[in-house]
Amino acid sequence: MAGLPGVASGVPAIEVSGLHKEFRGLRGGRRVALHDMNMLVEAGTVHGFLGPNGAGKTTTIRSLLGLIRPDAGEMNIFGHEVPRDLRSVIQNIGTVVEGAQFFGNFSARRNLRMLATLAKVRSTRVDEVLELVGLRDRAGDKVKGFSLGMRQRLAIGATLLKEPLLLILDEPNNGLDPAGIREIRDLMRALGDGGVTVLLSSHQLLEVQQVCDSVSIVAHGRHVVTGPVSDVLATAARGEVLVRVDEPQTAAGLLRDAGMTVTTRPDHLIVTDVDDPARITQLLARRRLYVSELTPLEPDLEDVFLELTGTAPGATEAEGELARGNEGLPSYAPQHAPTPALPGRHAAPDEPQPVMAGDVPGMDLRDEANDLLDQTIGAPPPFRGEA
Ligand SMILES: Nc1ncnc2c1ncn2[C@@H]1O[C@H](COP(=O)(O)OP(=O)(O)OP(=O)(O)O)[C@@H](O)[C@H]1O
Repeated sequence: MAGLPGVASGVPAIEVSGLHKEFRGLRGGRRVALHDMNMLVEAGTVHGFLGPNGAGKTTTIRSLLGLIRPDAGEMNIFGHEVPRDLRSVIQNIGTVVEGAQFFGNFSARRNLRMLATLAKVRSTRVDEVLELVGLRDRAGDKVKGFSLGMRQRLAIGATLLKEPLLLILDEPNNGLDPAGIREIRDLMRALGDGGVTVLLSSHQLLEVQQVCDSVSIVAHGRHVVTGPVSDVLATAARGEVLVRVDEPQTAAGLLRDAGMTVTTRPDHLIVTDVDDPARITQLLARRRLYVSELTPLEPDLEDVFLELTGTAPGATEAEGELARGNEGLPSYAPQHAPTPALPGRHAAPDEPQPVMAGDVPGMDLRDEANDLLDQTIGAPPPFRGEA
């Protein structure tokens, strides 16, 4: 937590509680994007933010960064209430906005040097960052010759210049090929190992399983489950064991007689709710049926994701319809006190209010927050052609 005055150790990097956001449709209807969204990201972890399309990931991230104003809920970043205190923490947040652009005819190093100068970052940081994002060997090459993955790493590098404690990435793998995805994955892990907290919004279950320490799964604008990846996986563990044995039909009968649940497959058996797999071998060996394979089946995040998001209650997809309540939530979903209103929203009229661009119809929602973000690093220069 060094570098963030006033933040005690043990303070979560991100806390979101009871976040609610409705968007107004063109015909006056409403679309509920967030319905009682909750999230907890411990400092120093790589946290996956996983959910199907339209689950509310981007809306949550945009709310955290002050880009849109939620209707209700509380958000804290490193213990600072946002958006009210966003200015106090924005220096410590790095985020890659979609389509970060660079001067194509300048080298990676020159692009970063310009940004470092604008942001008053020490110049030696540029080569440190190039090393961090794995571009040291390509530092002198023109950016226009970079692959999408390299550009994405450079964009992340740009945000690392100011040494953020928290990096928020919304689908950083969009449009990348498998090699690019792997590059970003390795970078995320390296940053996490270096103590940076990373919030990684993603559709890619395998990526989250491989990279993240913990995960929040969301669906229909609601939090479904949060925890260390291993714990979340354990929620789906059903003690399944794959058994390969001669005479599978006879073996299945014996195991069923012993009270086990058995599914027969063409060349093996799946035995469910097995506390001790050794019991299977013992039971079968007594009848001279010898097991050639006994493999406990680990659930993967895809199983959990499909199970949890498939059973989560759905908010409306159609404009004009309001989200339903909490009925039917899986029992492991946290129950929360009634959603508090965002502090400041009902304050006296003369009390200073956080300026939210969303307050002004037709105005670019991002003005205020982008100004804040730009102050921290300087806006990236536009991409200047392929001359
Ligand atoms: N500006 C907006 N106006 C109206 N509806 C919106 C707006 N932004 C988001 N929504 C709606 O809110 C819901 C949540 O969208 P959001 O982009 O947060 O989901 P997401 O989880 O990030 O999805 P994806 O993975 O597809 O990006 C969706 O139904 C979306 O259509």
